[in-house]
Amino acid sequence: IVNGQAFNATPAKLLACPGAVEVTECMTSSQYDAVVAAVRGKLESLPSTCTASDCPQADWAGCVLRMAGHDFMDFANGQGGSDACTDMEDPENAGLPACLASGEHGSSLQEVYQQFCTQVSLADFLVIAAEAVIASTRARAAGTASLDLRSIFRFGRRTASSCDFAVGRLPDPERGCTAVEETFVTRMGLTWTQAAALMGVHTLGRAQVQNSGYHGWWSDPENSRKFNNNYYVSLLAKGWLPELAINGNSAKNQWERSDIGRDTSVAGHEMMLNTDLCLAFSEGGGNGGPVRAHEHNCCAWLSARTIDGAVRNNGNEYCGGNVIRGRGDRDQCCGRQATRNDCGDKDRPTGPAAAAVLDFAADEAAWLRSFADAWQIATENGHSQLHRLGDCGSTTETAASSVSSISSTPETTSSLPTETVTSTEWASPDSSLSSNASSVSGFLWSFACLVSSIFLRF
Ligand code: HEM
Repeated sequence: IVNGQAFNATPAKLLACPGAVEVTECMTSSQYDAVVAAVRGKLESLPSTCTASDCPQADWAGCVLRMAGHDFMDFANGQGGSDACTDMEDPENAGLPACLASGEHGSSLQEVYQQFCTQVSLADFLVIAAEAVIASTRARAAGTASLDLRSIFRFGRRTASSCDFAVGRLPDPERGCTAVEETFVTRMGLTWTQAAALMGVHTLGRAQVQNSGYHGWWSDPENSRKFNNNYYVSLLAKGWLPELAINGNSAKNQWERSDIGRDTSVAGHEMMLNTDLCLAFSEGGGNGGPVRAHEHNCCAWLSARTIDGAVRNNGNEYCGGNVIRGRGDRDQCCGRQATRNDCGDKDRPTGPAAAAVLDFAADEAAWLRSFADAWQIATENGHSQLHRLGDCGSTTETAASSVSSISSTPETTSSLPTETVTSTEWASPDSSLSSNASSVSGFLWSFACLVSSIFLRF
């Protein structure tokens, strides 16, 4: 039970807020920044320790981002998307109530949401919260390429209190690229390149048996709290073998690191799901197609010359050691005892998004550009009336599911608002139930909206 609600209730029920708005009426850049700062404050106040078994900031950031991803992955035929409604009984959502409300490492989004919930819809809030953890963990990554999700953010998502249609829509990792295609390409309208770009979020956080039944980090623990392209670098510059029946459960199969650099005492248990590895690897023959651990007993590895960009971005480490071109490279990547079967051609990966994975591992800026495209489509699918920050009072109509390009203009100032938003419209609806913090932020919010609407008018 969380906030008097069953653990599997929808996010809108788990995150209690008297007077919560269903739709955000107005949001300026500084208001967006206020939400981001509050979420970042929560994340960055957690211990910054990171060991092979414990990394609180990675867990919290991962949970918040997974929440947003699982919210938009239920989009189909104009229904669902980023509406703050998910089927919380789906085992793929296990663990999410922690960072939402009950507390992950003692911290939850609930306290932040309560400061803004009478002005910002939960549907918008969960997207901004995810963008906040991306911004914080990107800053930690110290990469030179920039990612500016604020400049493309649009508010106006409507929170849904029920979504029975979402049942069974989350992709099952066991199904590999069949599930990726179904969810991202067919339902959400992404290209394979954009699907692969979105999957790079798995650099953050990890899988835990008590949640999903899977186990391990996609990157080493230190990288798992940095929003960088290490997911692609790991996928290509390390070797992978099937790991069947995780924790004795034959329905849960994944890939585990197999090369000579594997050291669980330092890097924890490094793994990939079928839905990750299949992007780059497929195996020919009778059982062909993108790889699945329980069907393809093969080693996923590539020759050093095929992945020189990934190796360069891996501190010149290839399968845990020096670059070997020629004999011995397979043993270095797969181990001597491994099956002699390779997951496809070591010089020519043929997974459905292989070219994108190679590109993203070599060029972080290319990944971030595709990621921003994919993120905007994913978070806007299903919403037809969205507004740029500061565009309060005018409506920007979009065919949300067919957004294909992104404007880099931070705020729309060319279209004047058709109505003025007054401060009374922004008063906290029930001050006896709201916290002091929420009243203060409500007042500041109202003031900012008033100033913004006056500014836009003149
Ligand atoms: C085919 C699509 C996907 C599949 C099959 C998948 C599957 C999974 C699984 C099994 C876990 C482990 C959860 C746990 O044990 O706690 C996980 C974690 C995670 N997923 Fe995905 N995922 C997919 C797409 C996405 C997307 C689109 C996002 C966000 C944009 C996302 C974000 C995350 C994050 C950040 C974690 C780490 C969670 C944590 O540390 O608590 N995933 N995913």
